[in-house]
Amino acid sequence: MAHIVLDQASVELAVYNSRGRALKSEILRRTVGGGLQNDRDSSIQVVKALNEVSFEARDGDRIGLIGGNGAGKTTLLRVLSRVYPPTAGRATVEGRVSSLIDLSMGMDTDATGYDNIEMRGIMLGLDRKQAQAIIPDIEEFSELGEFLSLPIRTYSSGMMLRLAFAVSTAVHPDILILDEIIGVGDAAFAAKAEKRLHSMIEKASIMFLASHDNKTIRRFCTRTLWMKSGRLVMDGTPDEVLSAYGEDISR
Ligand SMILES: Nc1ncnc2c1ncn2[C@@H]1O[C@H](COP(=O)(O)OP(=O)(O)OP(=O)(O)O)[C@@H](O)[C@H]1O
Repeated sequence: MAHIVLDQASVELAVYNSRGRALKSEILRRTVGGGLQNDRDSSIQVVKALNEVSFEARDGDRIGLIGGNGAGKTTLLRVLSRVYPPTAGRATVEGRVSSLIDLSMGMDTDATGYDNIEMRGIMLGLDRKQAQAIIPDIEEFSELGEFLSLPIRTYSSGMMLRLAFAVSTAVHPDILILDEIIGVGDAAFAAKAEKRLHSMIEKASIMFLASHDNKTIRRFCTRTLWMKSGRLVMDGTPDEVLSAYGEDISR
């Protein structure tokens, strides 16, 4: 049903034009986790946010991603979400992907809540009819009532998040991509959101979850990948990988 193969996949991201910026360049070199390097003509500074990463994921895999700030976790999730194509190597992602990393991506602030449900639904891989069919579920879950008929620029940030979360979780994917398990909205809504997320995790064939919290990784994952400076340094069970990572950061 779902299958992922990364073969020596790399992603290089341009940071800025570096000519005459020696101090900034040195500061960046020291602070970014990804390997910072110059391209061939030395005019553009690039970060190798992902560096020759290879692995395979199959049905049933619940994969945790760990690593320090700037290690490449979000970049890897964006490759799996088909937001970034690899700049070298290959990434094959088979199955419908739903990513909760860029929740409001593709939403138009001048359009109404209803129009945004349809647009975002289509972005998540539905056709127009299927996108319209998820509306009753979103009306009920988001509790936004009459606001759904108004442009979303009139929403508070909490209301916006409710809508974005409701739409992104209305479609059951084969591959589910998460960056931390975040609380959404006030306490009552957060409890409802957590329940909906857990059911989504159970139903997905493959799940990826980037987290800095060991407890979360142990609770939801059966396998863990440790990223460092854009490279995959270890792939194993949560216990063995978290223990090696713990030793590495305490050194
Ligand atoms: N849009 C971008 N443009 C340029 N460089 C970027 C961009 N996004 C990320 N990077 C760089 O790529 C590297 C990997 O970043 P990434 O966000 O994937 O790390 P991360 O492991 O998710 O970190 P964190 O735990 O802090 O979220 C970093 O060096 C970062 O500075």
